[in-house]
Amino acid sequence: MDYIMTTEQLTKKYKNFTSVNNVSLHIRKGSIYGFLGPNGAGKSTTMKMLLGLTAPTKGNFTIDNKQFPADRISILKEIGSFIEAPSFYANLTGRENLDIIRRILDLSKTDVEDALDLVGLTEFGDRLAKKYSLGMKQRLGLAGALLGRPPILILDEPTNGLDPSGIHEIRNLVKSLPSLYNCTVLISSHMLSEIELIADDIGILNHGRLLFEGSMNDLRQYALQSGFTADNLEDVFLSIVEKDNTERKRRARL
Ligand SMILES: Nc1ncnc2c1ncn2[C@@H]1O[C@H](COP(=O)(O)OP(=O)(O)OP(=O)(O)O)[C@@H](O)[C@H]1O
Repeated sequence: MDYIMTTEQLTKKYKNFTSVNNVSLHIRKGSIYGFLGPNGAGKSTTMKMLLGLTAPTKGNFTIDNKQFPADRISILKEIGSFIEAPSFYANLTGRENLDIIRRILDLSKTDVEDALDLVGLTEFGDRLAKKYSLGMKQRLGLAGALLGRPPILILDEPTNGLDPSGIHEIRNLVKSLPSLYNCTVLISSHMLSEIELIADDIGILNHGRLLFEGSMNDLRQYALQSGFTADNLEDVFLSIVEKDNTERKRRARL
């Protein structure tokens, strides 16, 4: 299998609390990988480790045949990211905000126009960021991630706080990206309904542990074998998490 990103027993501990626990991910080149888990599961922490924003306590990862930590800088050059709510200079336009990132990344001016175009913000590029709606701010954040068309995108809950039509819009945009320019997307969410429409593969995280990894079809198969219907995967997700929580409580009592 042609994986562009793999992690091996990636672990993050804060004092005696384990936020990410021996997570081994396998992300296929050109795929959309949905990273799913309830609040506090460890999705952001995992993504921050992949972006070099926090150091793993244990484990390592490989991105495009480059190994962390030795190739840290060249890994970062290949990743566009959207982590938490991106912040912008409110009194600068969308275009000016992107231009600041563009200069830091040493890209060309045309990359700003390309990114605005990819997210459908070209006609609003000269509007001040503070006048953007929430959906437009999220799109501007995505445009920042897309500057220079990086081969890998790491998107942490890019639909957070959006209304249903905003969610639909961002979902369609993300879904179109691998075919638009051949990138790979790792996208997190706490809602399966958001992920199942766009992801090829899925990893389910709970309390820092990876409980399931496979294709959406694997998950449908798993659903049928476990007595669920294949068209109600949200229930399967919740039951996988619930089962793990019950097991954790049982172990804690022993
Ligand atoms: N700097 C930190 N110090 C201590 N604990 C932390 C720190 N950062 C994260 N955690 C804890 O690690 C766990 C995982 O947090 P994380 O933000 O990765 O989860 P998440 O799956 O992204 O959740 P959400 O969907 O709510 O963003 C949480 O219990 C969180 O409180």
